[in-house]
Amino acid sequence: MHNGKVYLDCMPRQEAEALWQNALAAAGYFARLPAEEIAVEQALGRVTECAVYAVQSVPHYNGAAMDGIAVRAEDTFGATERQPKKLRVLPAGGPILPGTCCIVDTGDVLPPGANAVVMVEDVHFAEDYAEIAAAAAPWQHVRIIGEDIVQGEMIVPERHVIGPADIAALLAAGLERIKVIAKPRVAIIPTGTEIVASRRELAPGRILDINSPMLAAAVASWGAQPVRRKIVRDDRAALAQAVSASLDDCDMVITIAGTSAGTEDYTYSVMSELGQVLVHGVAIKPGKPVVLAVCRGKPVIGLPGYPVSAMLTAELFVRPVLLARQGLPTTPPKQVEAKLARQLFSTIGVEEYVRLSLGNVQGRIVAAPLARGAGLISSLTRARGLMAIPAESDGLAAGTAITVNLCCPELELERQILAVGSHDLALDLLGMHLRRHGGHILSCANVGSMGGIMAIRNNEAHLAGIHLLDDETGEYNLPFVRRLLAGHKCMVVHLARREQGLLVAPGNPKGIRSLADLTQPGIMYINRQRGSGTRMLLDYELRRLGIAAGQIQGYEKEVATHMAVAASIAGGAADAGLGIRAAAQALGLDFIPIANEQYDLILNFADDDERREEIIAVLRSDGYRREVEALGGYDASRAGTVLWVD
Ligand SMILES: Nc1nc2c(c(=O)[nH]1)N[C@H]1C(S)=C(S)[C@@H](COP(=O)(O)OP(=O)(O)OC[C@H]3O[C@@H](n4cnc5c(N)ncnc54)[C@H](O)[C@@H]3O)O[C@H]1N2
Ligand code: MOO
Repeated sequence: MHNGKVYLDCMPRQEAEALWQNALAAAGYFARLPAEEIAVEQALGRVTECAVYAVQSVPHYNGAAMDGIAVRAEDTFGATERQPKKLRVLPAGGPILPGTCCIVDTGDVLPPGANAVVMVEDVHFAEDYAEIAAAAAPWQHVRIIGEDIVQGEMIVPERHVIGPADIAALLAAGLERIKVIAKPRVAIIPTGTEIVASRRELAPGRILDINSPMLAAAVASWGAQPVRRKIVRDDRAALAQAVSASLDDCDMVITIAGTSAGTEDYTYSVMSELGQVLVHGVAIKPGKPVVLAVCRGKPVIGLPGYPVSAMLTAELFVRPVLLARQGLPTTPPKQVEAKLARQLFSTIGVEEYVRLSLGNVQGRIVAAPLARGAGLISSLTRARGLMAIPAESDGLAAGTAITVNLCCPELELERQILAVGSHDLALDLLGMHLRRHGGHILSCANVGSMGGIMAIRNNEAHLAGIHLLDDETGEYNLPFVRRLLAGHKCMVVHLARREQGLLVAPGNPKGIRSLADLTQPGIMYINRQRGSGTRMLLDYELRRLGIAAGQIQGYEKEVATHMAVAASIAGGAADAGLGIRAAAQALGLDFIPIANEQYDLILNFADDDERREEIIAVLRSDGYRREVEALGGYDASRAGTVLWVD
């Protein structure tokens, strides 16, 4: 049976946000913020409830700021190299009478009567006298009471986030405990009969609860206290009970999944029973079915179940409310202007969020869109930037100037290296070495060898891995580079020779021995995408053997990487696919060698860019070559040889 609410109204994001926040403000949610008193030493990252004032001055006594002697400045007036002043040295502690001094160390209390310190380097000691050859100014080298902080002075203002130095200043100013805003307690309720809490319970159709830990970490990073609840199965009463109990002891309730229009999606109806639903459905993608409600004066939000949707809607709606609840402003993310590397389509009427790789290529910041599925958690971890395609747009052409929100404010664009082209496991190793040595971060987009050459030509990548066999000459790569990149300043360096072959299930149950066997009935092939070097190799070999594509079952089924081919075979979706030996080795598959091909890198950097030298140095290092060969099926002995420069 259906639960009634079959379609969602889609409200513009700003309107939804305003509606929810205004309702919360009207309920007094952002006023009367609860506070608590905590030890100053535990206060890192906490927000002050009110301004904090010094209860004692710093320093709280007059003290020596240097090692030397404490003197009466007036006793030293007129001292010169020729006519030094002689002062009798008294035991430590003084009091200093006219014509006397005593030895002090940095930090010692200045003895009574003294009003200056002369550094030990400027004193000549003789018997029980100290001789000084220059006059001391009154209060020189003395730390005077209150010189740093005066009693009653403000140390930190209200609504201030306590940092490490604040802790020192507060302690110095005599405070041991301070009042801070209580961390908002945020209940996180995962829902769904298919959701399990641990890997041990995983089975087909079961999904590991990765959203709760992600959201708990996110709300903690926004200053709140996450309170994780048990998984609630798809049961209306159980969900109502869990939300109601959380409203008793938390300041905000987040439910995960069950937001859309499915038969077991109860979020909307439970929230309307417990309070008022202000929004169900926002014109954003992903994240459309988000539910925004106010129940018993507290925010309750139903996040869509797909991880990317859940994280985006949490950032858009949860974060500003939690910051406001702590009296903190929402600082906008840092932005950069960039050139969009690839065309992007979008639906009119929906604001679409796209995650991006970023890098500075030949003086211009390039943004390469990552894959867009709402379930692709890897698109969150790979993203360096986020952009929103406005609701009124149906897409953006490649090359469009766009504004990108940086995913992390410390992102150093000059450290990013964008790799586009054919995927190879050796690139992941290259990334690891670059990170270890120069702190450079390699981001890879797998678009095949031809896609890589085009990206270099358009200055949209720093590096492209290619393995393209020229039909006419039988030569790898350079014929294509000469033809397509003539006049473009770039360099081609060799990476490795590697074995390509057929990946088949362990033990080769179908008895496949060669490409010709792919035409046998009952054999399902899995192909690589057009434009990839592996696909070109297959087509070249098929032509040579006189086999037509139509004779191979599964020829039209394409995936984008060697590992995806291997995974399809390991999972039983296909019987054979062309790929590198390393991919077979990684997933324990059998391998039937077909060809030995040349894998090279095109490097697209200005001549003085240190990143290019860094890459070549890694390629030439014994450590890197050894690790590549350990992947299986590689000869990396000539890695780093320069093959072509334009
Ligand atoms: N007829 C319609 N179908 C759907 C609509 C719609 O408007 N009409 N919206 C689609 C959109 S958009 C999204 S987003 C999803 C939202 O789905 P729900 O919030 O109802 O979530 P579920 O369907 O239960 O789950 C979606 C997906 O996420 C997985 N999941 C759920 N919880 C977790 C968790 N804690 N950790 C990891 N993964 C989780 C769940 O297993 C599903 O695979 O609905 C579309 N359908
Ligand atoms: O809007 Mo859903 O969030 O597409 O994935």
